[in-house]
Amino acid sequence: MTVSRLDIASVRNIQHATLHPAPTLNFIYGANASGKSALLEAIFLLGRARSFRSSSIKPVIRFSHDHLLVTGQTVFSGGAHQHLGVRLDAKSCEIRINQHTMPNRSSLAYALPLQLIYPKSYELLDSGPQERREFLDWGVFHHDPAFLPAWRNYKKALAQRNALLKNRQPEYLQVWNQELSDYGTIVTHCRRRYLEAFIPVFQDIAGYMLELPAIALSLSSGWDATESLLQALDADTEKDLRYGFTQSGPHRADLLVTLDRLPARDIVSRGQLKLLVISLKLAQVQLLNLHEEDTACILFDDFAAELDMANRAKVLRYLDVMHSQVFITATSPTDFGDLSNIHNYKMFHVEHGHINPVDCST
Ligand SMILES: Nc1ncnc2c1ncn2[C@@H]1O[C@H](COP(=O)(O)OP(=O)(O)OP(=O)(O)O)[C@@H](O)[C@H]1O
Repeated sequence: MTVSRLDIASVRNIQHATLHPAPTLNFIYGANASGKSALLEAIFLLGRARSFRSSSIKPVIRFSHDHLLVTGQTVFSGGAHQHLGVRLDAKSCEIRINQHTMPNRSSLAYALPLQLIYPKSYELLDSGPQERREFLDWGVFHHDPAFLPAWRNYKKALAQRNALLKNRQPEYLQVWNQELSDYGTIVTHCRRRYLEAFIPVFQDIAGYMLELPAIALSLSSGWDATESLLQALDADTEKDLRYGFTQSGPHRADLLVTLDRLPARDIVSRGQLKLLVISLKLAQVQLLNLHEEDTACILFDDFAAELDMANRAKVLRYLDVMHSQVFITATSPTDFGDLSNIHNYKMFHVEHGHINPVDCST
């Protein structure tokens, strides 16, 4: 899946822009505050109908405008086209795929899978388990159609059980324990199956990116794995009533990243940590490439930050052979390094919210 045309209106400092990106690498450069991240944000809006920088949409809409609009055409590997559109204002969100209004964001996420790598991504291993669960679940969502309905039902059941715990109504807990256990077990199976497929792909990329002994990945399921989820929920009843929320289950799961049985974050350097996160993110896209005809589009913001030239070249070589569409930003074209061996790329210059193609033929 590649974006062949993009129309942006009123996203941050981009008033209007039309882009015809390359199906391969797209290099975007411009001074600080020129609008490079705003461009990636617009593409992200087209695939998720939300921003990756602001939790509310208001700051994303151009000052003194009341809505933003991003539309685009994507092309499947077989040549078929798809039209996507997202219109957002402070109160509403309208999503259209091929002229049909869609009721939820997940249809958009399937229509345009996006993998985002930006400065905050490098906090993946330092931050709490929620970020790692979200990382893992992005892959599970695209890998296994059983995941999303089970996860939605699980979260509904969890909200019901937590409400009972808060209201101290233990007599109804049993029903919700069963629901949680049924859906939670499916969610965990999906995650485990995904991780099994993911690990060899990740090892391959990490072996290329990092000069480190093998990095191990494992899933901590979110409850004592020696018992079933139902047993854990039953056993936790008293504790859960005391705290007023459910303490065991896949909503507490974590992806463990270890090196020689120690948390990788305690061992690796900043640069290695960055390459490790990049390897995890690219492995998800690579796995999608292996199983789906149409792959994800990669948004890579602030490419040069904290990576030396040799590592940038290494990452770029990998991106070049991935057969994915990539949008990659930096403040200067020289930050991308030597592009003489990279073919069929496009370059864009961003200045005060204006996006102009750069002729790289000479
Ligand atoms: N709602 C808005 N309306 C208009 N302009 C905005 C709005 N929100 C942010 N801006 C401005 O848009 C500009 C683009 O910011 P953006 O973060 O995209 O820049 P950037 O090129 O990625 O910069 P950097 O290299 O510093 O990360 C900034 O000048 C910012 O102040």
